[in-house]
Amino acid sequence: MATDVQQKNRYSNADKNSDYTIDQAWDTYSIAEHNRWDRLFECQKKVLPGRACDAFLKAMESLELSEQGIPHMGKLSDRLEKMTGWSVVPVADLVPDDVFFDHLANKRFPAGAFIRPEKEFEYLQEPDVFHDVFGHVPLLAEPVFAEFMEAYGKGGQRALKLGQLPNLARLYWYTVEFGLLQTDDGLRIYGAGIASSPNESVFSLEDFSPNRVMLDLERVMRTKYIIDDYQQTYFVIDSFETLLEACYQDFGDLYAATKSLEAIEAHDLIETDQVLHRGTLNYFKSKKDA
Ligand SMILES: C[C@H](O)[C@H](O)C1=Nc2c(nc(N)[nH]c2=O)NC1
Ligand SMILES: [Fe+3]
Repeated sequence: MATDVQQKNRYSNADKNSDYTIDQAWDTYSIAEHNRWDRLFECQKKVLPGRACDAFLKAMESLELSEQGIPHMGKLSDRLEKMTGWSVVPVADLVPDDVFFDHLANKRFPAGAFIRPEKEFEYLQEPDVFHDVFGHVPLLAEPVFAEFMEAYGKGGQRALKLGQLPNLARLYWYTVEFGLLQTDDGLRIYGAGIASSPNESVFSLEDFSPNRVMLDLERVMRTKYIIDDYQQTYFVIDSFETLLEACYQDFGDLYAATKSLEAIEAHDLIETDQVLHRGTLNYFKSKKDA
């Protein structure tokens, strides 16, 4: 997910194609960079069983993400294309919104080629190869979710024309990045921002601080979000089908409705919420007082 803080990385000066894609130059990754991927992967391999949704865990295997070192995006795309027709294209860093939506609308996921520096092992703000490939790619192997991402890309292009990007960015944030799924065995993670973060994988499901609320499109499009810490509210869907169906309605009325209504604070609950867990917000209060 884009934030305006963009540190330079070793790909930042790479030759860019008109669609901002670059050569991943896979053979230029150092042992240290591959080793950093492996340690991040080991962390998530321990924390995600019983926490990530089945589709995510299944795709980690079928996409052979467990192989040693940073994946070669070309070889990974060969496997993914056979499943849902999607591919993973290397980019140096954040791409402009219109470019991002165009890639998604054409079933290409732009993935940052750089891996986070050691000092940001636990947490970094902009999307690196671990966040983008480990966090986002598995669910692109799930046909319904993959169709949703394509629809989101097309919806994004329309939203840009209508000047409604903030609303759609909120939908992306609270689903693709920080979404939870309700299953018969309880809540499970599908958001890439959570699935690629060892600590938020636990916090999002087990901490008493955050709210957990059933997703409502209009409500989410009015809700502000936190970019530099854990989420204060997590939105829950009951199936990827629900998410996809929701996106096949005309967003025009939604945009009109949200335009006249004030934004909702990230930690607030509203009377129409279907609340699964009313958060204590203690984590955030403690941060504020700190
Ligand atoms: C548009 C979308 O909501 C968001 O602003 C963007 N995300 C990304 C982006 N670029 C990259 N590489 N990765 C993202 O996640 N550009 C824009
Ligand atoms: Fe992301």
